[in-house]
Amino acid sequence: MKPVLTLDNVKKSIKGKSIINGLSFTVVEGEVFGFLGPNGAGKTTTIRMIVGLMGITEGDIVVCGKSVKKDFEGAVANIGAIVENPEMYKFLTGYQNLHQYARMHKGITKEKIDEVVELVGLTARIHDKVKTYSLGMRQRLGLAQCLLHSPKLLILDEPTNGLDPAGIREIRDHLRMLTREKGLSVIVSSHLLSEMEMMCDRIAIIQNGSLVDVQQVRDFVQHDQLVYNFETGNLGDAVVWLKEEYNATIVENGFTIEAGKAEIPAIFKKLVLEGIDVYGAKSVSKSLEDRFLEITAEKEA
Ligand SMILES: Nc1ncnc2c1ncn2[C@@H]1O[C@H](COP(=O)(O)OP(=O)(O)OP(=O)(O)O)[C@@H](O)[C@H]1O
Repeated sequence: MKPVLTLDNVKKSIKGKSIINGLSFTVVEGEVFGFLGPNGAGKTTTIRMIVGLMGITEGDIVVCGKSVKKDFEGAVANIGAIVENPEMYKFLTGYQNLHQYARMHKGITKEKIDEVVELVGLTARIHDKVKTYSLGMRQRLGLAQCLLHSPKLLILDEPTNGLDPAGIREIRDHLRMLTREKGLSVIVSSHLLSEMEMMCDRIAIIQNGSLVDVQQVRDFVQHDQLVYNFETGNLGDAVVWLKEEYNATIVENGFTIEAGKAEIPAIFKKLVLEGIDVYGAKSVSKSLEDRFLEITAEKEA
């Protein structure tokens, strides 16, 4: 897989205070890379360094083979970014906005404008005024704008902010299509973990300016220890040993435990021996949110 972005031991200090402490990772062609971290972890600072809004104190960032430090213009030519809410002229049409943007940047043809409008699914409404657009349509227009100069890497900070579930799905589907069909790479930062789980191929977790973990989403959420939910009748005295031996959590219709698969038959047998009705048991894999909270809490401890 071709690397599109590489951070090599990147450090950032502001007024003598270390904010980013040697961050290294690579984003490859065609992947959606999620950037997660608690408030103040350093996500925005890192993104601002990648797009050149902030200087790099130490280390380097390379975009499509071009160093942000040595060849800033070459590097950022490959980036399309929505870092803050995209500013659009509301009294102009979507098309006029894109045309206005194209006039300020060299080499963007009318054909290119039509292509990106089609890509983000705004063809039917592109000649309507932006003030008549829904928030989701405005986000898609923002996406269209940052695709105009054919970037290889998209950087989106909270792209689904303020969108309803349908709008969120719309943006997610578009990002998937751009990566799968156009080979774009996307870095996305969001606090909506269920959203990140559905949207990303890989996730990096940063905390206190350092990389804590980077993995495929499926490896984050699949874990040897699964959470099992047992649906049972009255547990009676079994509550005691379930809590003592398995650290069970008693819920309305039974209990949940965290256990390895091999332990489950023994629990069934014991429940049956104790005369407890068992209606069913199912494993629920941990969500990205569970794993994120575990990982960041371990690190904090
Ligand atoms: N210009 C600045 N001057 C001083 N400190 C700063 C500056 N910019 C950021 N910081 C500090 O750097 C740390 C990282 O901030 P950053 O905004 O990158 O975090 P974040 O992960 O994006 O957080 P959030 O999820 O809250 O947006 C914070 O402690 C913040 O206070």
